Amino acid sequence: HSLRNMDELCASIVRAHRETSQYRVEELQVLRWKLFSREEIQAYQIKSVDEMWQHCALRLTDAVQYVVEFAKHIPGFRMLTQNDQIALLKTGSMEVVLVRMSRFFNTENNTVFFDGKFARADLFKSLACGDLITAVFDFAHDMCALKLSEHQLALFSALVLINTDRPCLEDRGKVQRVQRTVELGLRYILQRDNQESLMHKLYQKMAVLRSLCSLHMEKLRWFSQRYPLTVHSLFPPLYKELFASE
Ligand SMILES: CCS(=O)(=O)c1ccc(CC(=O)Nc2ccc(-c3ccc(CC(C)C)c(C#N)c3)c(C(F)(F)F)c2)cc1
Repeated sequence: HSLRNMDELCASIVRAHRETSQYRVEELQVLRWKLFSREEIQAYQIKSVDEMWQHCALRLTDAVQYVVEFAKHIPGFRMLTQNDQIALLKTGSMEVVLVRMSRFFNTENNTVFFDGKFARADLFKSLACGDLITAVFDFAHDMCALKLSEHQLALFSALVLINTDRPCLEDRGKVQRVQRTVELGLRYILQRDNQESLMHKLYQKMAVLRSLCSLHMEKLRWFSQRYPLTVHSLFPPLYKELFASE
């Protein structure tokens, strides 16, 4: 890969990241202190388990749709087989949502952007998934501590998505070539920023993401056993397609 190609690759992934982010960081900077009132928090907390799950599934699906668009703009992603594209999105889209979510985390009051304002973890009490929410908030907090630039975050998001150790890939070789290119792009950006030491930290974050997403799937299996009709008839089709069908 000549340097020029590297620049072009990174530029196209950063552009894709920018164009498929529902909110830009600067937009949310002004919202940082827009917190839910006590009454609004109580309104969430008195929701039933299935109501709150349905609400969050809708919010997550909105965010996932932007990640699907992002994936389509990653050079090489569209050359993969349809099934491989779906397989990567099934496991990677939630991970990229959580990476992006970390940009909208306020470490001063431990709040994350949700439903238009910034929410603390206790807002999600009625989900009965305290351990998952705590893990999501801890992840967002730890990602903030890395202070990634938007460029670094864009390349990291692409690498999270193009991940060959996903099960049941048809053409692993092809996915490996795309993954290696994206990995070179991330290393190139980190070298340019003189922050190569971030690479191993980002690999550690990928391991945390994987455990977070398997916890999400485990909770979803528990929930869909208890509320099969809610999942079947009230959850967004994309959420079911990506997270509920084995
Ligand atoms: C990704 C595109 S973007 O423009 O960067 C963007 C676009 C929109 C947003 C706002 C946003 O949707 N935040 C939000 C959504 C859902 C959830 C959430 C809710 C519940 C659960 C538990 C599970 C049982 C369903 C999980 C999990 N796992 C995640 C959260 C937060 F994690 F905080 F709880 C925040 C943020 C960035």
